[in-house]
Amino acid sequence: MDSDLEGAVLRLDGVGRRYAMGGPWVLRGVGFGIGAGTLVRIEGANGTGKSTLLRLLAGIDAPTEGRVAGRPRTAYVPERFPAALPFTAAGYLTHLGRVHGLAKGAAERGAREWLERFGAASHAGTPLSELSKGSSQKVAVAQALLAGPELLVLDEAWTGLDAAARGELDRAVAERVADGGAVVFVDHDPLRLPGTVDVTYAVVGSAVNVRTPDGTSRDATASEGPSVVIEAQGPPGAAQPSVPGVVTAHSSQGALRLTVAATHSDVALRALLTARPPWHVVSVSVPGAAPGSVPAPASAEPSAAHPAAPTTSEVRDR
Ligand SMILES: Nc1ncnc2c1ncn2[C@@H]1O[C@H](COP(=O)(O)OP(=O)(O)OP(=O)(O)O)[C@@H](O)[C@H]1O
Repeated sequence: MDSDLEGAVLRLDGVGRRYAMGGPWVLRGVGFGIGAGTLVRIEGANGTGKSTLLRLLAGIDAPTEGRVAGRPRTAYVPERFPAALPFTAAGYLTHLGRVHGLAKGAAERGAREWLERFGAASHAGTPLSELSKGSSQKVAVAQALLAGPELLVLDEAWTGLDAAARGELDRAVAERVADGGAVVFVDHDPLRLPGTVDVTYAVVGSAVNVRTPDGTSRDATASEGPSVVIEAQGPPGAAQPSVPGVVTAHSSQGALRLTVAATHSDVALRALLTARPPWHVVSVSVPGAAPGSVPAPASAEPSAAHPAAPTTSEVRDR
């Protein structure tokens, strides 16, 4: 096993992803591991990068920077299933079972069993292109489950399933985890799989934070070290820029209060000040320290709050 994995089946290290050179970073500085036998929820507002993160975890996309260590046997249910493939439902599942390394007989048996479990046995001989959306989603889920993956990645996999099939997927996830597999999922229902999730990560800005039980979040990559609080005001209607190293983020009516790891304060300030249009940095402070010593950021090229500043400040930019 890769020594960098530190016991995880897969680990992201300094991972960043953007879709165009010079374009905005969807994810930046992301680092966390996925443990065997754990159920992991990923959450975040629309368009923040949840699917991007899942594709990186599933290995069907590669980071622009950083690395993904480890590649367990992985199966993935995408947000949109490519239903136009030239197979019947059973033919497709058998084919996928073979791709995942099952012998022909085992793949055929698995295909039958999973279609049965999801109440879609009568569609075994139906071409994928003729399946209803719900039946097509059952096939999408079955293809991921049939080879017993070590890492199962589910992007809104419950969407489109009927109640019985949703319950069956809940059971299949519990079986995978009990069997030592890791399952990572995104779902719009905050009550999906209640009480069984081991860890929740929230995509906030371009960072991925650990969501703690009290509902706050802290940077999954940041150490427990010192932090800096940045208050900024956005131009009317501006989207929150991607800011690395965010531990917690609160925004209201264009006002943003970020706690960032002190190690990331320079880069966080730069991200705000060089956003297009730029954000107005209202104050920078070190929690728990006396006012007075954090240097003010310049408006374009910030020297930034000194991460290790022994005292604090409320500093206005100019
Ligand atoms: N293949 C791609 N090419 C270019 N931009 C992309 C691509 N995939 C995603 N994006 C952009 O990356 C950002 C994050 O998208 P992503 O789908 O990962 O977010 P999400 O949190 O899963 O969204 P949703 O909640 O709507 O499913 C969006 O701005 C999106 O437009």
